[in-house]
Amino acid sequence: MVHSAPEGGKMNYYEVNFDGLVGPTHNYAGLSYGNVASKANASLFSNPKQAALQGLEKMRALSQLGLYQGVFAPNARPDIKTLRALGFSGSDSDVISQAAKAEPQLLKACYSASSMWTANAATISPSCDTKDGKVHFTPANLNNKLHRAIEAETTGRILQAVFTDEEYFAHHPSLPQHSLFGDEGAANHTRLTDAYGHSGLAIFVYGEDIHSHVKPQKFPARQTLQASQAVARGHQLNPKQCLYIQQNPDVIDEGVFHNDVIAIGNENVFLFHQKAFYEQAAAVHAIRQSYTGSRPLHLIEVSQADVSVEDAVQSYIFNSQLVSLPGGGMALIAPSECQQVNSVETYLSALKSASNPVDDIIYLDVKQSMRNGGGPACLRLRVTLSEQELAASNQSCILTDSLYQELVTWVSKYYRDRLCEQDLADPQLLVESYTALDELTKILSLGSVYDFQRI
Ligand SMILES: N=C(N)NCCC[C@H](NC(=O)CCC(=O)O)C(=O)O
Repeated sequence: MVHSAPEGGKMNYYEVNFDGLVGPTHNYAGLSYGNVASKANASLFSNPKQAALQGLEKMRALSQLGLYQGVFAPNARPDIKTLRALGFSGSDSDVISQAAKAEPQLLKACYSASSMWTANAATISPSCDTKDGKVHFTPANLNNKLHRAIEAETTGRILQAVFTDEEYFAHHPSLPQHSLFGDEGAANHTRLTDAYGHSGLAIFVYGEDIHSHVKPQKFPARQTLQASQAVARGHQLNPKQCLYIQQNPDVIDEGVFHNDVIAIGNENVFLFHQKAFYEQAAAVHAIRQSYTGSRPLHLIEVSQADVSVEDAVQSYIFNSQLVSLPGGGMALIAPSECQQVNSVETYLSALKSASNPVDDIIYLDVKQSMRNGGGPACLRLRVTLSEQELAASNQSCILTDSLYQELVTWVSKYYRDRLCEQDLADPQLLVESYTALDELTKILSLGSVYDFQRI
């Protein structure tokens, strides 16, 4: 895999995408009210093996573009600790069978592989934006959904096992588990900047300000202004370089449950839908005013006439990854569903030929994840790192050809190719999952990050 050589003497910065490895219990459980794909596909059989291989293929594709690619371990499921906290007892197998009979909904929540969507794992601020010059991490509390709120603790431990060096990395606890501080992490955070290593404008998009009446009527707003402000404070960001923008509550009601379903930014490019924000003209004006980079800012607004919100939600066009290529220019890594929605395909080919930094559109198949409402951008956590910070990170989590091969072999050995709700009652699934994950922590040199390894 080719990576660009550092330029003479200058410290290089990279955006490293840490993709969530899909866990062995990936299934469709209809757990996310407000996420239309999750509800629509609740009764489907899943294929965990295919899901994990699709994810690995995506990681390999990005690595082959010359980008640094990280691998982020999943949470361990089923979450026996939570089931025990909810009163189920006895052996692990007893806990599973009691929960399957009495509270199948809770069992499903504790079996979800939702930690794969690492855009929701944490908010990250690069060292060039923070007062103490360290990279700051706050795991998201994911307070709005039970199956996701139980991710925060283990995710925090994995972050600490990947970014261990205290000289470079500052880890915060997740925000208090209360709806006032509903935090969904990087999915609602965009950084606009001249170049990765320059300080940037941190745009925090929130669904709801707890003190305002402007809110969606049907579906929940998962990110609050109060949470975004708390994260920005903790990360020691310069208040002048933070912008808080409210998501349009009407589009949340159309299934846009995170900002990354309606907008995407990278360096000096921001691509967003005409209906993305509340009082959009003022929001766009504020972005333009607050951007301090010297390279021109490309604000690309996609009109409702070109791509309707409905088509955007169906295709997940805005859940593409926009990446800067080592040789210059940018590529949009789009889900292959975009090729099936006419308006979107037409728009993307026009975007590619128009005068802007987006030179290429690359379509990838992540269908197993898409059926639960997770596109390419949901599957990755962006971490901007200097060369030194990258060297100080856990190298076993950076994708190489041999790590890719090792993980494909590992998935092929342990993963099932079919799962449905009834299978969750099978105690053998727990054994398979924990055995696989125990081995994974060795492959990725993570130590004992899982509860089942710590008792
Ligand atoms: N847009 C971003 N960044 N992330 C997508 C997250 C999808 C996830 N789906 C789920 O959790 C569905 C699980 C289920 O129903 O089985 C969610 O709604 O939180």
